[in-house]
Amino acid sequence: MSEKAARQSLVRLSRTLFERGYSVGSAGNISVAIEDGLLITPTNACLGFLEEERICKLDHQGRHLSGDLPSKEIFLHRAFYATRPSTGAVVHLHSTYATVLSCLPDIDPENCIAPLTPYVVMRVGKVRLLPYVRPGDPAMGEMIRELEGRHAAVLLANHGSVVAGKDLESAVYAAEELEETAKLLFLLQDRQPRLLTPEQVDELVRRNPLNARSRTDEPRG
Ligand SMILES: O=C(CO)COP(=O)(O)O
Ligand SMILES: [Zn+2]
Repeated sequence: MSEKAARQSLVRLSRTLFERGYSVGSAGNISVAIEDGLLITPTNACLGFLEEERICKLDHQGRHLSGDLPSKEIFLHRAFYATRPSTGAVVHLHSTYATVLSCLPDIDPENCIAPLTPYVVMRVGKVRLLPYVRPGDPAMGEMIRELEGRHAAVLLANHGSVVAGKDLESAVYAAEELEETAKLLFLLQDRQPRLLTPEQVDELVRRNPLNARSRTDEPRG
């Protein structure tokens, strides 16, 4: 994808996320890999009103090339690209239900989105909960690097979700799927829902190459 096309997609997909309530105010940030570096939403920008020419461009070393200053979560984004070579885009949102789950004290930090439906297994994989640090703390990048690329998606405690995908569309779809599943889990929380069995999860993982590395390393159960 050309840089021009990447800028256009970033503006268009960010706007649809904002318009559908996946982000409010200036919350959230999105990056996309391009040939000579990275495009990332500027800090304090509203995802609903990005301007193509103001999107921040960084080189492969993280040096600022053009546009506004990068999102303060640049450490987190760069950690995904560094540890998961298949990453073409990263989406961070404060979407409502993912954030609700991230605030609950009793969720399993190793597997905080239960395998409720096939699509969350296929698109998102096993989700880790990372401990709270303040937004923009470089420690977040370190925590993601420590996962060594095993997870395409994480929840940040009391904060929101981060999802990496092979391209911008995949990362956005996965972020939407994660949010939808968090909503279903919240709605079902007192009902002890039937989850997919380990065999059903394995079948989906085997047939679906998306995020294959994370699933092979840490099959869901
Ligand atoms: O979500 C955010 C911080 O976690 C938004 O930060 P930025 O405006 O710097 O991208
Ligand atoms: Zn945030």
